[in-house]
Amino acid sequence: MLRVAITGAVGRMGKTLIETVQTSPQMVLTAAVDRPDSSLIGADVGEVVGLDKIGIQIVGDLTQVLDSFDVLIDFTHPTVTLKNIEICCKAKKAMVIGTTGFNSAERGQLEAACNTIPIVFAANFSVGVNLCFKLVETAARVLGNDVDIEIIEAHHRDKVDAPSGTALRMGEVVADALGRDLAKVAVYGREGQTGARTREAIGFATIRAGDIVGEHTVLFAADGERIEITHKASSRMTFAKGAARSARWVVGKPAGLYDMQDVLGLK
Ligand SMILES: NC(=O)C1=CN([C@@H]2O[C@H](COP(=O)(O)OP(=O)(O)OC[C@H]3O[C@@H](n4cnc5c(N)ncnc54)[C@H](OP(=O)(O)O)[C@@H]3O)[C@@H](O)[C@H]2O)C=CC1
Ligand SMILES: O=C(O)C1=N[C@H](C(=O)O)C[C@H](O)C1
Repeated sequence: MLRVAITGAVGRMGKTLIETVQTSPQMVLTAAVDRPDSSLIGADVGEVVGLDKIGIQIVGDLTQVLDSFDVLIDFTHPTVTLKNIEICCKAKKAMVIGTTGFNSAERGQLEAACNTIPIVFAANFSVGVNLCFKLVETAARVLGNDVDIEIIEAHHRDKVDAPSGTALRMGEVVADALGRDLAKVAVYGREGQTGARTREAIGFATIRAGDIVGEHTVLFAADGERIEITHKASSRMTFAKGAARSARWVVGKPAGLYDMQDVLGLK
């Protein structure tokens, strides 16, 4: 039985991950961590997330439960994830990371940790989105420089980073396929006298509203026709199932940086 710890346990993804792990016959939740000053520290995590009591109390410090798990699933915040990476490196524990919003220095720290432990890191754990990455790559290669490419994403009102990690990954896939440097060609939102767009630009537009789980469109617009590749998530369960699958896959792998494409065998 794979022993799983979850950080951000009472967050939107944490709750969904706990339900997913608890209903998986190959996995058992053995630790649940949330912020140290949470009023829920000490409470039974099953009850807190709306299931029956499961006998696992929420703790505020990952180091207290280090002996209890084989793999940590972390969907929190970049600063929290980086602290957890440090702890997991010392204890040689595998990780699955879904947190988005890392800046380039933070991303460098995450990548450095992969010399010590195996980490599956993906901006999106849905199988459908990972298929879309492939479709987007193919579309970019076929349509090449004859189209304008824009990426539109929509999420719930409480999302704290923009553009979404998935939108940025889609931008990287397009840029790589076309030999462009995303840092040079990305345009994040437009306002005022912007001038005409260049062909090379990869535009990003962000919507934050209501309870939208996550929607992404890559638009390839030519003169006379356009192609739109769209993914719409209607439940966080799709991300949680992918993360649980990644947790089963990563334990026992050599130290390294992996993503959902590795887990799905799409590389
Ligand atoms: N890769 C993927 O497939 C997906 C990625 N995500 C990403 O996952 C991340 C989390 O999203 P979501 O669940 O919606 O966010 P939430 O804010 O709902 O959850 C984050 C949780 O982490 C808790 N937390 C804060 N500080 C600590 C700490 N020091 N130790 C442990 N836990 C802490 C928060 O507590 P508090 O609220 O009190 O601060 C909260 O419970 C985001 O970066 C999001 O973009 C989301 C969905 C899918
Ligand atoms: O914060 C979210 O909710 C999500 N975040 C991820 C992202 O930033 O791409 C994945 C998913 O779209 C939901």
